[in-house]
Amino acid sequence: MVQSRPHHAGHGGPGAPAQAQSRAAQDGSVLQVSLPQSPRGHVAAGQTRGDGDAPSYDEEGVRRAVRLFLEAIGEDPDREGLVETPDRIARAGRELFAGLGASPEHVLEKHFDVDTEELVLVKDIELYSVCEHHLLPFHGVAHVGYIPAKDGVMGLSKLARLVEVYARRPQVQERLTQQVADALVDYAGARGVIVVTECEHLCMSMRGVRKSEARTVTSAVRGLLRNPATRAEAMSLIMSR
Ligand SMILES: Nc1nc2c(ncn2[C@@H]2O[C@H](COP(=O)(O)OP(=O)(O)OP(=O)(O)O)[C@@H](O)[C@H]2O)c(=O)[nH]1
Ligand SMILES: [Zn+2]
Repeated sequence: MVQSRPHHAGHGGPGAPAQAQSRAAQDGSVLQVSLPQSPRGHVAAGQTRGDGDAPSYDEEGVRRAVRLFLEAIGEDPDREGLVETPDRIARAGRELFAGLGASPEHVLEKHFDVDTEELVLVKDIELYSVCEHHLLPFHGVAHVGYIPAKDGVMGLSKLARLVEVYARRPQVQERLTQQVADALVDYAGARGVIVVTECEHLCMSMRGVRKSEARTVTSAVRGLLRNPATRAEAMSLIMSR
């Protein structure tokens, strides 16, 4: 049976409907493992969110800014190849930053009536984001595991959609990882969460220090997954290929 979940934490109200487009969770692999029974755990979120309360996207403002930018780098924004570029970037930006107007609460509100205390892990969720320092892409994968709330499990695609909500905005990788973990606790009542992201940052490869092989790994662990044995088991599943 499909149900709508009452909100577990009220960060920022219901927010706007999710606009972020996402790949389905079938992009990743799904694993289930047995875990030791342990008392219900909850770790409060420490992150700011502001989900769903972003100002509306100003396409005309982006167009004007891109034109100015092109002029500032010494280009002619009216030459044939560039004349449509401000408009293209304005349209692309709506997609790339759709997470600013999306609500994680909305993504996670539906659940299925299955009582399980086992880890559900979706691996290798493709991830594209933009670093807030240089507005250059960083990309890689997210592995998202959680121990469901007593009132049910989520559709697997919702884990990938949740990653999209937080990836499609100016970000730092650490915050992205933490926000996904916190949302699963706050809005889905997950009893435990582990999120690991592995990304390459183009600001480190195509400019600056120019290290194209460097990959950054960040993790966030909440609730029952903080138990060392459980965490180690989840990590070994995440790292296994
Ligand atoms: N912690 C963290 N740092 C990031 C992320 N994305 C980019 N950065 C870093 O942000 C830092 C910004 O450093 P600054 O010294 O302010 O800027 P910069 O002079 O352009 O730095 P360089 O990249 O070293 O040339 C750089 O070290 C980037 O590698 C991220 O997701 N997390
Ligand atoms: Zn950067």
